[in-house]
Amino acid sequence: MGQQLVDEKNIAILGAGAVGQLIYQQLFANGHAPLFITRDHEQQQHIAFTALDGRVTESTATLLCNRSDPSLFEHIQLLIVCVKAYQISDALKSIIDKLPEECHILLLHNGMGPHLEVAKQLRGQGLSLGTTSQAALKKSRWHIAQTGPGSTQLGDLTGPHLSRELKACLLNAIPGSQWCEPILPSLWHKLAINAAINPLTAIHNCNNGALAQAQYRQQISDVVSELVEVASADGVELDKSALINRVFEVIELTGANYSSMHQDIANKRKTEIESINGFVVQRAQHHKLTAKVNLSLLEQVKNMELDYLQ
Ligand SMILES: NC(=O)C1=CN([C@@H]2O[C@H](COP(=O)(O)OP(=O)(O)OC[C@H]3O[C@@H](n4cnc5c(N)ncnc54)[C@H](OP(=O)(O)O)[C@@H]3O)[C@@H](O)[C@H]2O)C=CC1
Ligand SMILES: CC(C)(CO)C(=O)C(=O)O
Repeated sequence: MGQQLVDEKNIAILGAGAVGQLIYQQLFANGHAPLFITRDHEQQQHIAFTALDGRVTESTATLLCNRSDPSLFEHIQLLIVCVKAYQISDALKSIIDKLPEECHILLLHNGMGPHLEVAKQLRGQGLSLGTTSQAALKKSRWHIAQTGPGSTQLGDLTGPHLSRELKACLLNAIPGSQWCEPILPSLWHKLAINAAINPLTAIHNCNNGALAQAQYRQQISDVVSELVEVASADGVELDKSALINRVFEVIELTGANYSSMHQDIANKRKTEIESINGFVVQRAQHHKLTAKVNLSLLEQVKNMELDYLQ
């Protein structure tokens, strides 16, 4: 039976895809009713969710179009941005002028970099960043299934901090979530995992588990070593051998999975390579360092994209 709640917390989710709908469902299960901000709809939408235990629940969500009247945005206190890394800047540009100054913005995506651009777009709003290893899949436009549990790290980056009330609301709703201060080391940590696994699985057309073979060991170690050096120049110290071990642990734990980048290439979609290995290369250039192995993976994946993207 569909249900609808009135949410006095005024949380909105920009990006009603797999992760956006997963976070919606987790907040909804905790008594909140976030709005979805979409490009082309303003309506009530019937949505369905298959949980990890296979149980299906249904509810009715409210959609707000990004072109709607500014008055409809003025009560939003927290905007959770769940679009792909390369969609963030445009997605936010379309609504930033309508958001109240006290609205807090949380970016939740793979890769790094968009926060540097977003920080310039803000008009006094606080900015937080997050990363999640929970997994979700779209079964259809408005039906998602959670396909894996995972942990979620969130934390303030710039401007006013997220209020205690909204922080508690997120941490209570998202299983395995924690507030991290500072947040950037957690993002670099996840970036290392994605920088090592995602492009190699896309280039060699294999699942994550295949990267446990000896032939990939040196390249994986080089990707992580370069990233650790660049992170250090950016002021974030990471433990290189612990990180390399963690990459191989994730390869083992997610062995049967095909990485998101492998799936993007297989389905002829734009990948997030620019915000993964591309970010390492960009920060290396900024610090006058070299990141040859990351650069080579970036170029190979961009060449693969060229086959189908104009
Ligand atoms: N899926 C997963 O299991 C996981 C994903 N992630 C990361 O989370 C991020 C989001 O991934 P995911 O949810 O899978 O991606 P999806 O493509 O499923 O969702 C993105 C959504 O954002 C919408 N969108 C894009 N641009 C705009 C815009 N300008 N205004 C409004 N809506 C917009 C898209 O709409 P449309 O479809 O119309 O383009 C789509 O519904 C990525 O960085 C991904 O790597 C992290 C962990 C797990
Ligand atoms: C951890 C990993 C590599 C799991 O597949 C992932 O996050 C992705 O595919 O983007």
